Amino acid sequence: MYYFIVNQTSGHGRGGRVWKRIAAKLNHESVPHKVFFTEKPGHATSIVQQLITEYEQQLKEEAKQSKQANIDGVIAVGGDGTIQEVVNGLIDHPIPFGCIPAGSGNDFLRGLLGETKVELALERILKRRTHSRETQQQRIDIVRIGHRTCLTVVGIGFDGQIAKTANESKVKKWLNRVKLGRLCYIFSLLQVLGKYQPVDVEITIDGKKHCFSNVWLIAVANMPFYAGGMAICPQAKYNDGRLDVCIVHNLSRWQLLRLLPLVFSGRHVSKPGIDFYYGKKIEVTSASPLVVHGDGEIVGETPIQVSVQPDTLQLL
Ligand SMILES: Nc1ncnc2c1ncn2[C@@H]1O[C@H](COP(=O)(O)OP(=O)(O)OP(=O)(O)O)[C@@H](O)[C@H]1O
Repeated sequence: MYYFIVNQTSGHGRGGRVWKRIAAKLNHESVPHKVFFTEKPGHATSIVQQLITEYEQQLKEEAKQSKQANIDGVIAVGGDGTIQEVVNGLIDHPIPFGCIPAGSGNDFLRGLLGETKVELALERILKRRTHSRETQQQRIDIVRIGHRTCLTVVGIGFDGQIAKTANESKVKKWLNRVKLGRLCYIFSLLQVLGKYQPVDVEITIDGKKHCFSNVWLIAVANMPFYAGGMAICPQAKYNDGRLDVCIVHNLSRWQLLRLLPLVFSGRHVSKPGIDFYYGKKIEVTSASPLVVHGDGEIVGETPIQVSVQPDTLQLL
């Protein structure tokens, strides 16, 4: 049985429309499935936790009757926020995970498959269904921030503040309604760019301390992309057991603004003011608290510890 967790509000309503296409295909191919629709932030995690509790209960009962209960996979239909919530419910359980892109950014799928087409993602899931368990297994690294799990990029400082400003924006809902949600991020970026004060930061990577002055942002990446296709750490790989760290520092506001478009193609990497490091455990402390986002969702503020947990999430 495949369980689909659908956020109909993701991608400014795209989630609902994508699900209709998926449901038609699943019914056409007689794929056994059940669907749950999220009703509020955090709901996807509790749906998955509930599902697992019931499944474990069922396993105990069916073991007595030597039958077999089965979850063939849990599949998120939504954007990176929904994916993160589903994975947070699944983690530490050996249940395969899949996703269908229906958000506005879809950076997880972009990093995994190099593109974000709904049909391609579904085809991958359905193809794997007909393969043996062994060939189905692809495990990827995840990022841990305390008990929380992220998959793509953890952003600290400037971009954390942009995510916070955008999420709190009063016009966001209205812009979403008229399908101009991305404008909200541009407004937020310009708003934060005008006010943000870079700070001094201490970063400890696998026990080695590095000090930087006038830091705009630190990105800790398991996958290359964030913010809808910005290749902040183009070399990041989800199965190399390490995290890529990009530090942007000692730039004027104007220099930063000129650098931003280059990030989409990863051409920022060789520019002055950009440094890269690699490691398994990254600790960040700063002169004043900095906002931290993971996969675009606010996850806390500095001081913070981010680490990689290799080969953890089993993909469909
Ligand atoms: N029924 C709902 N109503 C409102 N918000 C919801 C609902 N269900 C889930 N959410 C929240 O919607 C938020 C955004 O979802 P998601 O990240 O999947 O879409 P997105 O922001 O459009 O895509 P992306 O992150 O790829 O840009 C998540 O934080 C999630 O908690």
